[in-house]
Amino acid sequence: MTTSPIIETHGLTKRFTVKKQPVAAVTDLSISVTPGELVAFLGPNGAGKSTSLRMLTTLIPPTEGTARVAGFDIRRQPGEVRARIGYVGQLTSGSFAQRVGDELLSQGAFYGMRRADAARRADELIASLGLQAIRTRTVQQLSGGQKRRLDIALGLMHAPPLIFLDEPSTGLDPQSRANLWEHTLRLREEHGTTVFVTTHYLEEADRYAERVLVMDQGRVIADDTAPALKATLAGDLLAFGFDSADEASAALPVLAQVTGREPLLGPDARVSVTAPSGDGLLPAAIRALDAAGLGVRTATGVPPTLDDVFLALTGRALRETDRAENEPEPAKETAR
Ligand SMILES: Nc1ncnc2c1ncn2[C@@H]1O[C@H](COP(=O)(O)OP(=O)(O)OP(=O)(O)O)[C@@H](O)[C@H]1O
Repeated sequence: MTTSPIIETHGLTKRFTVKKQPVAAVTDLSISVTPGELVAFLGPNGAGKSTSLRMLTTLIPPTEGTARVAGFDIRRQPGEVRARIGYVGQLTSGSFAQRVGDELLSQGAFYGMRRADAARRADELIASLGLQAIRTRTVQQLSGGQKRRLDIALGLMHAPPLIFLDEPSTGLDPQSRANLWEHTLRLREEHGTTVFVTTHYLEEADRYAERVLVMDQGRVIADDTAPALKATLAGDLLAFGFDSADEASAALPVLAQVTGREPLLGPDARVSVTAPSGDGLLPAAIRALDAAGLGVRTATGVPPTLDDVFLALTGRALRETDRAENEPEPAKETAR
């Protein structure tokens, strides 16, 4: 049985005009997402992630292209799309003076839920997002992590089959980030919700997403599972230490032969080489070096990260192109 995609886009493009110059924020986004998938949209600052999300959530119209989200056309049926999705933008939502529990009920009313249903749903979300202890606090009394969890509860109030989270963990400490992910994963397990999340954090995309879309300069430049991206686009870094610089030099052709890649001679009688599935080559490399009479003092294999994938794709490091983690967010338009 084939399942219809919950997100399907064809050539989705957004251009802005800034000082009379066109800015291509998103170019030719063509993707298909299956219900229940957890997709991470990864890319540096300004890559076009938020703009993509804002088109998919009907907040801004595309310049070109089409998209169906939750079964409806984003241009022609934006109301139908909005009724079936949750969206948590970059700025915290919530009326500051309202209590957490009341805030959830207001959101339910906004989506036309019956009060009894809204109260039941609010109880469920308060329990699964660990908000019990702060239920009667006002929004302004919450910590950053608590506010972010409330945001997610608000986005899920009407039990949407699809939720978009725009950088849900930016600005949170590592513990709150881990908690937030734990809650998001549990909600997904319990409700089968499709989660589409943008993040700057490579580790998060690597660890939690089953599919990673890498975006750069408005275009999706890779789309696969994190392990597949790493296996095909980046390699393990193998490093060997020898007793002398002469031995290290003599190891170069041996390692080139075993790995099929060009090894680099480093300082301190060290040689490194990057090779796909390199960890599997490590024993063979050590045997070949031994057979050549070269004494290997140390041998390490470091698996690639998504940053290595980005580097292989663009020649730039994702972290370098990204803004500093503590830099304040630029103000953005939000909608709920
Ligand atoms: N309203 C707007 N008017 C003009 N240009 C915009 C607007 N919104 C976004 N842009 C530009 O479009 C490009 C993509 O921005 P976008 O916010 O989508 O990137 P992003 O990947 O989400 O970045 P971040 O990680 O900072 O949120 C950038 O060059 C940005 O300056």
